Amino acid sequence: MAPSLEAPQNNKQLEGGEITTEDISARSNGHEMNQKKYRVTIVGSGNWGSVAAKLIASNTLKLSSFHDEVRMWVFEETLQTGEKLTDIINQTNENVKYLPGIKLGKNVVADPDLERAVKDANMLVFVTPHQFMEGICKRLVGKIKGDAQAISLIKGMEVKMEGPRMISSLINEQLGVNCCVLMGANIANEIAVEKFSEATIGYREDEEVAQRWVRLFSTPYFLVSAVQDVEGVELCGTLKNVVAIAAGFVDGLEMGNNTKAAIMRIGLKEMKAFSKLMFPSVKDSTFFESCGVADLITTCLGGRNRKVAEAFARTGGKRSFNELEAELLQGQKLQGVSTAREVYEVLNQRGWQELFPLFRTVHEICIGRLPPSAIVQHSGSATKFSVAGRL
Ligand SMILES: NC(=O)c1ccc[n+]([C@@H]2O[C@H](COP(=O)([O-])OP(=O)(O)OC[C@H]3O[C@@H](n4cnc5c(N)ncnc54)[C@H](O)[C@@H]3O)[C@@H](O)[C@H]2O)c1
Ligand SMILES: O=P(O)(O)OC[C@H](O)CO
Repeated sequence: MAPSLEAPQNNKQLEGGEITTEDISARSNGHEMNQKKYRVTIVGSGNWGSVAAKLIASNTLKLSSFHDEVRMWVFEETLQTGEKLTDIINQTNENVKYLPGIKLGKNVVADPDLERAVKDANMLVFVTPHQFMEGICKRLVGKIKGDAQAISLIKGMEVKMEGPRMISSLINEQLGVNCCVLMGANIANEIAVEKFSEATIGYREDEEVAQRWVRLFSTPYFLVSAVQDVEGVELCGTLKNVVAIAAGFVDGLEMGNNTKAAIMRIGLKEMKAFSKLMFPSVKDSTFFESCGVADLITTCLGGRNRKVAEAFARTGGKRSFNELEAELLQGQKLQGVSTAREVYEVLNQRGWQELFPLFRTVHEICIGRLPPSAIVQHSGSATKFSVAGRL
């Protein structure tokens, strides 16, 4: 049973320099203590989910419009010691499996019961590997509060016969909640030790809600800005994982920095072209935010997708991604291989195969149809014919 945290006497600051409409109305009515307070639940507790918990928990303690307690749903696991992961997190304040050595904040409460974890929350943060979200949403239908707002930190999409659907749309359509996204150059382990980075929130219409999310996540070492382009931000975060796989192949083949830079450039062009074909409303400027070029760079230099793809290329494709993922990531999950397959399905469905040689080739290498070296031969046609560049 997950413990419950009583909020201590509230002497938190009203939100300092960034006064919200909610604060102004509370102050002018002379009852600051009666302003609406938001309750946050994080759905997910992997590497990034745990860092998100740390960021948020440090802010809910400080900001008057949030309850102190941050509930974190944990996909329950039994550790090698025989103990439950949830119990250990609550005893030690540390996610010993996915973020060892980092204190999350005493106001983080791990909860293995999904329905109980979300039932009182009006700010829901979704941060699981994307392949689990359909099942999670099914379990949550009718279980969340009517006034809930959501944000997705999940880099991925799903593809069905009817076509592709972004994870924020899945959440929005299945649960009937407005869903923003947060993406950026955010390797979780670096943010966990408070190294400076930036992130981008994408929102649809309600800027006030977006600014509430900005306040919930921002710290002096984690600078967050908001742009009105949900699809652009989410597609940047999603598609960069495919380019990261390509960058890993280049590293595994020891092709050097120029080749890797070329792959990143071609990848960025395909990301932009694909995003705009899917959603013509996507803004060019989004690709210059943290979620765009910055995330592409960090993921191609230091991400998990790159790391496992490098190992795959070094074995000449003889060991599977599943095997390498299990060996190298200890329970953490890759998004790039499944996203490459999902993008490939979209290319097939829409007849776009010729337009995206890099995306297409990444998938064909992942499934063993082509050798890792094909990444340069095939993606090179993007330079030769400048296909994605014409879009
Ligand atoms: N780790 C990063 O640096 C980072 C940074 C930015 C964004 N992201 C994105 O955040 C999302 C979550 O990644 P992460 O790094 O927090 O997770 P992770 O890869 O570290 O961990 C995997 C998680 O999946 C859970 N899980 C395993 N089986 C499950 C099941 N059947 N149902 C539900 N959950 C299950 C595990 O308990 C664990 O919490 C991904 O979309 C990822 O791309 C990750
Ligand atoms: O480790 P990766 O490859 O999943 O990338 C992590 C983050 O998405 C980088 O922003």
